[in-house]
Amino acid sequence: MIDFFKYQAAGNDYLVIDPRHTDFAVSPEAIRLVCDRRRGVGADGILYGPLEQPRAGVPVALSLYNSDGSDCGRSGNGLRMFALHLAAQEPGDWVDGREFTLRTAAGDCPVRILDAAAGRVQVGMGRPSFDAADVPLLTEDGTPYSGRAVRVPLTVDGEQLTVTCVYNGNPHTVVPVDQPSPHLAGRLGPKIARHVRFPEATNVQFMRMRGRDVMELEVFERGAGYVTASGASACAAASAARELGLCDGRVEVRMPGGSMEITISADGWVTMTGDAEQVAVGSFAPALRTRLDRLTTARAAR
Ligand SMILES: N[C@H](CCC[C@H](N)C(=O)O)C(=O)O
Repeated sequence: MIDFFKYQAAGNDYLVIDPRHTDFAVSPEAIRLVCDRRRGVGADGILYGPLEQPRAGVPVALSLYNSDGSDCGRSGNGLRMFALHLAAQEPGDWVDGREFTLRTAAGDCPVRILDAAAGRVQVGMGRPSFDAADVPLLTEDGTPYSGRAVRVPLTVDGEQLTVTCVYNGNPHTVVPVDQPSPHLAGRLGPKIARHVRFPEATNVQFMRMRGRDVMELEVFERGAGYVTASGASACAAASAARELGLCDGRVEVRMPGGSMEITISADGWVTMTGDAEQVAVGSFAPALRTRLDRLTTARAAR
C-alpha cells in the first residue's frame, strides 16, 4: 500500500493521497493528524485524488485540503504537483506535453507539463474577480461591502492598511508594503486572515514591486499559516498589482522558497508557471494507522 506521495514546490508541501493506492478515509481529523509535522507525516495540505480513474479527454477531479482540515478551493502549487503525479502514474501522450484539465471544487484548470523531468508545469488559473461579494468582504458594520474590493481601508489592531482583495478560487487579500518579511507576515497575517470582515477567512499576501516585472511576496494562508510560497497567492498578488497599475502582463513573483512566473492576458486570464518535485513515497506505520482507524471509528460513532 502506498499511503502518500509527498511533493514540494518552493517549500510549500502537499501529500498526494491516491485512493487507488490506499484506503485512507478522508475526514478533517485524519487530515490534521497526517499533516501534523510532529505526530504525523507533515504537510501544508492534502491533494486527494484522482476521484475517478483518469481517461484521456475527461477532466481529472481531485479534492484539496489545508493542513487544518478545511477545504482549500484551489492550490496553484498543489495543481502542479498533482499534474506531475498523473504524469508519473498515467504516462501517456495525453499527459506528457499536452494540455489536460484538473477539476477542483472551485472550477476547472487547464494544465500543461512543460518538462516532466525538471518538474516544470504551467497552470491556467482563470480570470480572478475583484468583486467584494465573491471574496467575500464585509464593511466595518458587518454588512456586505458593495462593489470592487480595490484599495479598501482595513483597520487591523488599530493599524490602518489599504488592501486589495481578489477571489481566484480562493479568497486573497493583498497588502502592498515597504518591506515584506516573515516577521510582518507572522505578525499581521493571522489577524487579517481571521478578520471579522472576511467571513470565509482569507489568504494574505504582503507584496513589494521591484520595478514593474519583479515582485517580492510573503504569504500567510488561511488553513495552513505561514508558507514559504503559494501559487494561488502569487497569481492573486500579480492580478492585484496589475489592477493597481504596478505591473504589466508578466511578473516574476519571488517568495522565500522560490519563484514563479505569472502572466496576465489583456482580458485578465492568469497563467502560472513553476516547478514542483516529488520528495517521498511512503506508507503509514502501524501506530499512525491505528490512530487513524480510531479517528474513523470515533467519527462513525458520532
Ligand atoms: N490555504 C489556501 C489555499 C492554498 C493554496 C496554496 N498553497 C497554493 O499554492 O496555491 C486556501 O484555503 O485558500
